[in-house]
Amino acid sequence: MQLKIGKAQGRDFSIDAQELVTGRTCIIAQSGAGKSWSIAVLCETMCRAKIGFCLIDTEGEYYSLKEKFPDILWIGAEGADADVDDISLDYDIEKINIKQLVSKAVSESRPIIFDVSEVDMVPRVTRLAHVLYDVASEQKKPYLLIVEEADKFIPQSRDSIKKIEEISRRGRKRGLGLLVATQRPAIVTKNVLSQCNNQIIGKLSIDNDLKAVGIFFSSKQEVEELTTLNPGDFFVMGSLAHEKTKIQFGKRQTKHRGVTPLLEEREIVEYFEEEEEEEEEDMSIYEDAGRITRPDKPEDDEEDENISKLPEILLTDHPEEEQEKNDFQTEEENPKTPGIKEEDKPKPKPAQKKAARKKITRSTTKSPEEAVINLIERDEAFEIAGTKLRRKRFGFGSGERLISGNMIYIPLFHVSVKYIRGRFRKTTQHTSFVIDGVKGRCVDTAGGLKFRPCFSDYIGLDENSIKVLNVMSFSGETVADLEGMTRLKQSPVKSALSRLEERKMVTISDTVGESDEPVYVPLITSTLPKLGTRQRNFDFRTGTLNGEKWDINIKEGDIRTILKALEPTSEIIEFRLYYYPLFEIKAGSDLEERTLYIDALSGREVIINI
Ligand SMILES: Nc1ncnc2c1ncn2[C@@H]1O[C@H](COP(=O)(O)OP(=O)(O)OP(=O)(O)O)[C@@H](O)[C@H]1O
Repeated sequence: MQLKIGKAQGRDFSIDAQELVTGRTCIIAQSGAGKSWSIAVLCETMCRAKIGFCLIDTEGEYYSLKEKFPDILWIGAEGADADVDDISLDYDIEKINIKQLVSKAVSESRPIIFDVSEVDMVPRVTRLAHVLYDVASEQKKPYLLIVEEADKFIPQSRDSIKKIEEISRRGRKRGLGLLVATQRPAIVTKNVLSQCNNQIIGKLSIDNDLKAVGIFFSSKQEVEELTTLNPGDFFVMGSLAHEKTKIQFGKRQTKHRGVTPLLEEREIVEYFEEEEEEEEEDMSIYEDAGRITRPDKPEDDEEDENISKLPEILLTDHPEEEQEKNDFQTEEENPKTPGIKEEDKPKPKPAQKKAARKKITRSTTKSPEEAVINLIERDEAFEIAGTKLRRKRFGFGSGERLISGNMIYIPLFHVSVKYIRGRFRKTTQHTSFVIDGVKGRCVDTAGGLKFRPCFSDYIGLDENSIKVLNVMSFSGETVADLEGMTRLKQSPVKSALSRLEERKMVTISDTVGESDEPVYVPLITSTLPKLGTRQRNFDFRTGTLNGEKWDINIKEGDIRTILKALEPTSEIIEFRLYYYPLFEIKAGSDLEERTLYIDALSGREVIINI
């Protein structure tokens, strides 16, 4: 029997029903890539073909299948259906005789939705796996166990439900097939993944996950293609199809409950006056304009090795290797500026650094706050950190080992701004960007957090001081130069300079002319970016923060003042706080201790300098 599940190159695409129901299949794709949708399509197709299955529903999102297929038995905790119209729970998970029910369902090929979204999942699923295995051994009828979010139940690093592993090895002979779905193949036990002779693989981006599915592809190029897939696009491989095929899963017959809540629609450009057009540059807020030319830290694109034993990682001495950047180290962000010798360049005074250090505090949250949900688990972060240490990139002596690893959240603000642009034809433009709430640096969230100085040096200054500081260069300017550059009058320039001098942000480096006009140079390294039109979305899945976090030092008013100095018409229309998870991994030897930060979504190392 063939089951039609979607389209490949415009044509209907079907898979082998026998292989799906009694074989071992994995569905792998990152969040939002269409796993739940695809599983629902498979379930709808099986319902139509009267094939029995039991779906472990961790999010309470599959009950809608009952809209069209009332035969399905929905088992869950009472209350799980509180906000569901027309569809009601069939059995209370706390009260059922699971053996009896499963036995009946298998014998009648009736589908079950085993909704564990409201209960302690692992014990329930362990019991279910035992019961299913026993029933299958007795009845030997084709029946499929579907495990959503398999990393919760059969993780690589912690205790995996052994019965599910057994089903993957010995279920087929009993007619009991297994379909496991995960967004994190790197952390699902290889005991099961290696048993999957069928694979349905969609979009992936995390390096470790791409590596984990590499075994199913014949070239690196094919694996790379996974990063470009759209939601609903999957490669179907193994015995399900004649050959590896890229497909788009078909439409659902029932409502999809796993939809992402959508942002409100916003108008992006409104035209004010239809007059002469002005040439506009599309400079992004991320494109630094002047003084600073610091390149991004190169990404660590070396291959990660697999390390199974942690944290016992010992290093040898490598004193010649680069020492890790110290926290609060601002000099190293200082680029080599053309036209000024390194030794002539004024250095920030230690007092400045001390002041900054005092501000950085952390606390443990008490009230519910919005936090991005981590994709990397602690053990995996340890593994990544261990690999880095083993490569001796941070070597500072033998006997170094991983000491601790905890999740810590960094506050990030998603800032949306509107402003008016154009001298003749005025248009309202929008731009949005992400800054960190500790120092006010611009943050790039794609593929692991990266920070740029951006607003950080300008926080807490008044508008005129910001204007003056922003136009200054290391070759130095007189008051008259600054008047011209900022279009401010002499007295506001002078008072701005004296405030900046007080804060040790500018200094006099020389004098010129007969009247010994002072020449001012900045003591900070970065200039502000230009306002652009690029919009940075912040579309991560969020939940409630629960753990340690850095305290917020940045206020909306600080950013508003800077934006006004950059562009007087600018207006902040959103200033939304999110907490972003990192793993703080401490490593050390008897002599020294150091901290590595691992992005809890991408698994990349983050140079945070807080
Ligand atoms: N085959 C498809 N056809 C049309 N839209 C799709 C398809 N697959 C996915 N989508 C769209 O992508 C969205 C995300 O899909 P889905 O909820 O299945 O992702 P997911 O991988 O299960 O994510 P998560 O792991 O976060 O639950 C859906 O709400 C739907 O809008």
